[in-house]
Amino acid sequence: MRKVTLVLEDGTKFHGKSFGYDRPVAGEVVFNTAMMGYPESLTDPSYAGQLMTLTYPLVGNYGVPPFTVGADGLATFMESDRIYASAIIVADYSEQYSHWNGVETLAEWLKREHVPGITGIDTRELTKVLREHGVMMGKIIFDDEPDNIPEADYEGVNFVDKVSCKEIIRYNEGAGKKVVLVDCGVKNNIIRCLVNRGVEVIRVPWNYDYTSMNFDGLFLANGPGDPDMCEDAVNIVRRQMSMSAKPICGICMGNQLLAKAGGAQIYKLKYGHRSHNQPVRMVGTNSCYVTSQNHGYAVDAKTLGADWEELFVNMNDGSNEGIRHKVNPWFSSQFHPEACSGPVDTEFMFDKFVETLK
Ligand SMILES: NC(=O)CC[C@H](N)C(=O)O
Repeated sequence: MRKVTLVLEDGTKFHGKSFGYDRPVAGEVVFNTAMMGYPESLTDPSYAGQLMTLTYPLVGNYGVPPFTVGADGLATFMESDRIYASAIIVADYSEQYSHWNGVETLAEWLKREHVPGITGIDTRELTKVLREHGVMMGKIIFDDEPDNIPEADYEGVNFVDKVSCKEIIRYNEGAGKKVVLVDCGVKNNIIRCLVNRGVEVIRVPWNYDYTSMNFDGLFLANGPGDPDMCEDAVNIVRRQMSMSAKPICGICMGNQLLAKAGGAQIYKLKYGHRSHNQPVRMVGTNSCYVTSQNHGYAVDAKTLGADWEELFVNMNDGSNEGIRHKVNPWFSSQFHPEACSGPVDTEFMFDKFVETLK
């Protein structure tokens, strides 16, 4: 195992060892406090451009599931067809694994996909630094190699364009109600949750103009990076809203794009929400849900247009967790009702959306 140093933008250094693919890398350093779910998180396209730190200390002990493909054409156990995070940072990598579904070690997978992984890092201390300072750019460099990689950019990069599909993909063709799914970097379980509810899914590139297509509802998916890079998608949503009151639902980046289409502004959170236990409250009720999240930006609820209202708020920091239109069936969540990984308590969001199609 080669020695590595993680160097943060402010000069803070953490020393560890490489267990993944040996390659220096730069990106935005973020932390996730979930206790499991590394196969799902690594393959979540929303982590593109980021070095993912896990605070749970033991990682790798349940191995990696196989890349089998189900009848729906999607990877059965993964959220996309490859790793999108730029690297994984852990405290204590376990080469030994045991799980009914494990077929290889995390190190084998990372090496095959050319993704760096580092261990021996005090990830809880690193997380304290990120919480104090806010997320920072960082680099993983090899101690026996000169630092020859450029700084990376995160803000101002259109990551959605890098990860979105390039042409239309259909699922469950002929099933009945048709849903256009705007692929900003969609997780497989969003598609599964729609397909399992008996609708046809027409997955389109993030900047595709679907307004003249024949469909019953619009779904805006999750995706990486700064939502302000996705003006093209926002303009198309706005045009769709001006043309008809067809149902619209959004998740995470989808919440941000819907809010922007409704006139609201987005800001960057100090260190984001990435975990399985983010508490949210449904506005106007005492119903609270434990949710799975992965985002760095948030909707500034004060800037929502008069036709919109908050649907959910985060009980830790009061930030927006969802919006809805006061008249039309247009609503979205900042959290992930599809989970994968994490609690599935909010899957009712998909039920509500499919009900509104009828
Ligand atoms: N998971 C997502 O869709 C993330 C949305 C956006 N990239 C953010 O970080 O806020």
